Amino acid sequence: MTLPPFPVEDLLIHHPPAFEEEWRELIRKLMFTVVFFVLIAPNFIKAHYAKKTPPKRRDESFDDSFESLSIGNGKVITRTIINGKEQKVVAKQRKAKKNTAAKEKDSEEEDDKKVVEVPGFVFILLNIAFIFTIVTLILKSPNNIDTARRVYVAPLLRPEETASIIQMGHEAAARRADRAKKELALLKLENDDDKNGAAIYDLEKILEWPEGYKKDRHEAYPTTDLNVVVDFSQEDKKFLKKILDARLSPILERVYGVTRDSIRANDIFLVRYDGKGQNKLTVHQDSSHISFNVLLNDEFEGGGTRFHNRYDKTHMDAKPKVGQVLINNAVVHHEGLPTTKGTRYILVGFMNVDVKDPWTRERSDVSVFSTILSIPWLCVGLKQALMFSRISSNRAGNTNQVFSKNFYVNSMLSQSVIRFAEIGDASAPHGIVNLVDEKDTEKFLNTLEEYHQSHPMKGARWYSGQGIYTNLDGSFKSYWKERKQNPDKFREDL
Ligand SMILES: O=C(O)CCC(=O)C(=O)O
Ligand SMILES: [Fe+2]
Repeated sequence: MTLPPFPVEDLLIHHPPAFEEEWRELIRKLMFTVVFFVLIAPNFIKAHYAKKTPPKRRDESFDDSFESLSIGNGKVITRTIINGKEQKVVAKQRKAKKNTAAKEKDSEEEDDKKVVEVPGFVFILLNIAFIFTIVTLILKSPNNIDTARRVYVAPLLRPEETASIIQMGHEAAARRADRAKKELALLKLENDDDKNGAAIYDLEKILEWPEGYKKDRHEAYPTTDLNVVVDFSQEDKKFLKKILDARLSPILERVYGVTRDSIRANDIFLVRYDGKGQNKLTVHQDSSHISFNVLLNDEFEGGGTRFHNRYDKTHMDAKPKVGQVLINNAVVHHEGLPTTKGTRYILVGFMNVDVKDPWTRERSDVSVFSTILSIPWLCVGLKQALMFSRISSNRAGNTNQVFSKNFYVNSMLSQSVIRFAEIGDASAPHGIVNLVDEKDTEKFLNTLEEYHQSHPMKGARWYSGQGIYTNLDGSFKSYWKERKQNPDKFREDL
């Protein structure tokens, strides 16, 4: 895998690992570990025990022995005792000599074999040490240390851009409210509550304060929000995409060591917290690999994002400046702290790293260390497997069954998700890391933009991959009816 150059490396005050070199180093260490534990250590142990074990004394009464007696005419009579029974063989002298030599050799080799007696527990310990070393090397690799539990802070938007995005949200909410009012009026005219009751309930929900915003997305942890793909205008999405391509793609590449063409947003949404409405989000982890969260304004009190460690129960709060983005591995437990006064706006994105492109099914260049050997991403994979397992269990006879309906398989998967998350929390240092000095914000953004203009590159998939589940074979299923109703909204080429 080759990552493109990061044009603002010299503006970083914290340098994430140089992944390609780190991975080569890790492969070298893993190879040395295998050679050491499979070839070197067992031979040392044998040599050690060979010295310690005294040569075995032969049992005189029940042992194989032989003696030769020359009887002239170039012939020899050989008397052999095998397990106490005497056998006599008459043979030509030369042959007999050969027989004698061969038997002496056999008997020496047998002695050698018998001499090295290594107690069984030594090899058990060796195997445990082998597995422990491999696991420790992987756990302490950059994907499980630097990128797993750290929250990175970087500049992303200029103040006027943050204000524009809030305005785009207001306009999108007003469009939704208008539509909802019209549809509601038509449904009410029909005067058929049995048929239209559910639809009327949904439309009235849209018209509740704050008007036009969604209040019931993200089932378990609903936020008051708008989805960029379906609710923003194509023009606004074009504006946003340019920023994300030029600025966020390279930051994500640099921090997570994955190329931008493997990154796919499965949701990008504008969230609002109001002192007198939905003002917080309780502790959760996101359903993706990587999350970003940009603060769009500061006319509020309270707020901020709290990140938790499940293992030692500590936490830390991120209070970014307007326009700064927080990026973190989605598996880190976090919450939106209560906004006590005013309105707090943030733009949030959930992103996946696809090992296979869901459309072409081609393998992306993602290193195995950033996928199954990275605990946070392994957790996401296990969660996905669990979800498939449950989907399969729900629909009897489902031909797409990926995992088992079996209760034990489901329990094992859900336990693994929890335990791996705890191992991740226990093994990696947590922290909030500022990537760029505030005074260099303009320079950082300008340089990224200039580089993007002079080296145009396809960005990540910001819109086309939203609202889908990828299957283990790389194919995908959609879970948003909007995808089918408005395929145009999911286009990347705006
Ligand atoms: O309010 C915040 O800063 C957290 C938002 C969040 O975690 C989410 O929307 O998933
Ligand atoms: Fe979240």
